[in-house]
Amino acid sequence: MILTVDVGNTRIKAAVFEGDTALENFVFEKKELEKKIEIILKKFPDCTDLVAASVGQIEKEAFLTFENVLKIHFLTHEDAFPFANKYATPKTLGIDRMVLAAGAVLQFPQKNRLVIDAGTCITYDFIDENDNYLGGAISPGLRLRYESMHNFTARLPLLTLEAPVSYIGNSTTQAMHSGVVNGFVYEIDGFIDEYRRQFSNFIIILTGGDAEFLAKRLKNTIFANSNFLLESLSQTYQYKIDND
Ligand SMILES: Nc1ncnc2c1ncn2[C@@H]1O[C@H](COP(=O)(O)OP(=O)(O)O)[C@@H](O)[C@H]1O
Ligand SMILES: CC(C)(COP(=O)(O)O)[C@@H](O)C(=O)NCCC(=O)O
Ligand SMILES: [K+]
Repeated sequence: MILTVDVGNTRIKAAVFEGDTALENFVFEKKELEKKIEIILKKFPDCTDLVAASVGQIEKEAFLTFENVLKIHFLTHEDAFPFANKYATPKTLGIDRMVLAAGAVLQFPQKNRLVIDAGTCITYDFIDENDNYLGGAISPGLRLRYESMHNFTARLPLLTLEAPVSYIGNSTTQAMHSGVVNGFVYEIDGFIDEYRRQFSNFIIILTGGDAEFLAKRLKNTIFANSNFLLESLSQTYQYKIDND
């Protein structure tokens, strides 16, 4: 049994895996890390390994208190990944994006793949059928759009996500919901259309905290898999063990 931990910029997601099956999922804040892991391990005492990837402000040291009960693996760029990294700055590529790309390659062999992770930021990652990681895009996520409009203006309120009533927002709040949500949806559909012009065939994986909200609003039909990063962590770890 392995415990996978994904430290994002907004929150931490974790899951216990038995083979390929996620037995239970957990979501918590950075400050709760130690306490939550203790609770998870009490509930799943058969966990033997912990595999973590972090793009947030949590480093390997945070997990070392559990070293005497679990084998800890904190993924880094030095690990084995099942693709050729063609990013011009491979060392600055987010470890979460590397794990997503690894999961896409391992779950969908010999296909062009586009991974869209709608988290704090939206990340787009393209891995071609020859397993070359080509790159993609980074843009502000849904909540970040609401927060940055509030933080960088004098008059815009801080709103929480709401589906807009119409494209033509008839009030400040409706205009903001229209701008954030419709802008978000148009951006993603626009990126997908652009990739289609370049690659006739590819599969799309949509994940992240806003994936489900998004999936039903896109012109392109895509199924959301909110668990894709955690699944990919488990598979990347297995790949590392097999290739060590
Ligand atoms: N309880 C929640 N707390 C924070 N964000 C949430 C919550 N539920 C849904 N979200 C949405 O999830 C997005 C963050 O996604 P997530 O995948 O958790 O980010 P990250 O992996 O970067 O930490 C935000 O844009 C927000 O709209
Ligand atoms: C782009 C990100 C901030 C996304 O983080 P997230 O939204 O998953 O919290 C993260 O992948 C990151 O810090 N990347 C480093 C830059 C890069 O990937 O090129
Ligand atoms: K992301």
